[in-house]
Amino acid sequence: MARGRVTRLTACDVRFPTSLGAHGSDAMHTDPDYSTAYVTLETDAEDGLKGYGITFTLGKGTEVVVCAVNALAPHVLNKDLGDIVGDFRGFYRQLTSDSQLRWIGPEKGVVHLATAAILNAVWDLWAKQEGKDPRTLSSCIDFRYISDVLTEEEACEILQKNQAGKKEREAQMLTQGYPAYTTSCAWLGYSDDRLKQLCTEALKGGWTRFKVKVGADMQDDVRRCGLIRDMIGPEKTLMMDANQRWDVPEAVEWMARLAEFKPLWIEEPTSPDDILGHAAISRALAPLGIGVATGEQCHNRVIFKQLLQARALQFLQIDSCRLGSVNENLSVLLMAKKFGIPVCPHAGGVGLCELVQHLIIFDFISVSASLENRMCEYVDHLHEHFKYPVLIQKACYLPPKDAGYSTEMKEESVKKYQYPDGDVWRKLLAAQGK
Ligand SMILES: C[C@H](O)[C@@H](O)CC(=O)C(=O)O
Ligand SMILES: [Mg+2]
Repeated sequence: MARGRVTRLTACDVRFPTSLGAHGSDAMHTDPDYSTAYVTLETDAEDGLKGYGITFTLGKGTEVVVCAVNALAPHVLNKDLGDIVGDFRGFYRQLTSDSQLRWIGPEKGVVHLATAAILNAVWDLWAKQEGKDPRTLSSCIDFRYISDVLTEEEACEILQKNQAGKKEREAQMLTQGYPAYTTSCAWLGYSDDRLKQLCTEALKGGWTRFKVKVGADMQDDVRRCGLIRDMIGPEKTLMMDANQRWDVPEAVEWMARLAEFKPLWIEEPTSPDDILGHAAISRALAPLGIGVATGEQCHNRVIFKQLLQARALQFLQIDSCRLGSVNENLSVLLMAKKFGIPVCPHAGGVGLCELVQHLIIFDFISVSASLENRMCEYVDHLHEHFKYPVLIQKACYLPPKDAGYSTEMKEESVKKYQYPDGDVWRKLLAAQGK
């Protein structure tokens, strides 16, 4: 039984100055400061448990998301956790249907990132209190707008069917972990020397799958992709990420030129909203053996539904903080299963690896039951700020063993990196004369 009435919600603006080292840089986000709107939920349950929720943002955007979290807070405050999760679908709908806030969404942008932060905290708290079965899980999904491709009965059927073999898959995860790829070697702002050094270290560490940022300058891309392909050899897997830089024809031409480096996929080749554009790029690149991957900027389950219907992607990238938490991610995992498309989550940023590992390991155990063409992104930044950081072994995620959603940050990190009053920012802002 979920227990306690939510008595307090706090939202902190926590930013890490990653732009100083060009970490996280790509063709569109040249100076990202990895940041989070960090939500804490407290209850009167007197069990010492709190719920922690994050959503991933960049720098200045964080203050806007924190503001949206505070605007949504009245929907959570003074509610019993039991009532929230007892009708989680209803609660999800209430949160996403606030009749004044909905106008600045609906179910997308800042207001949806804020929804994710709050719901991630609810899931963290609930997960610390009790386990879940297939019926409970499907009752958390809002099927509105997707029932034409996935009904509640079908969702339950998929989950029920995969009860068989679940124990073996759990054991497999515990011993081998979930396969990962690294993006940490080849951010766009890194020099060639840095790229080489990081790539050498990653190869030594057993990494076999690499992602490189592309899209700003063709000659640079040819040089950097050649460099990385030479270093990793012909057998290892290479992915490319353009972060929405191109128009549709430009994406096709650019990738035709980079095809010699044998990328498995091109990620976000164009606007994340252009479903038919993605479909056209998919068709054009199929003969070159290059798939299209997207999802880290997909607003919601509706966009994923249409990407799947239009056969616009070959690799689907859920994001634990852009969609409406576990509730909406579950619906996308189940739709992907129905369409036979592998899910390879987005997991850069702050804490995305910590959260999404739960979703993708769950996907293997209970939804897809397959590792074919599947892997989860890993970036080697900022894990030290989490109380339960991810564990990587031989380029695989080992399943988290602590109860909850691995969302809790270390108190001292939140204090130090809180914007603008944390020590780190006070010093940085003073040095910039602000
Ligand atoms: C701005 C972020 O670092 C972005 O480049 C991350 C991304 O696209 C990825 O990890 O994939
Ligand atoms: Mg990306």
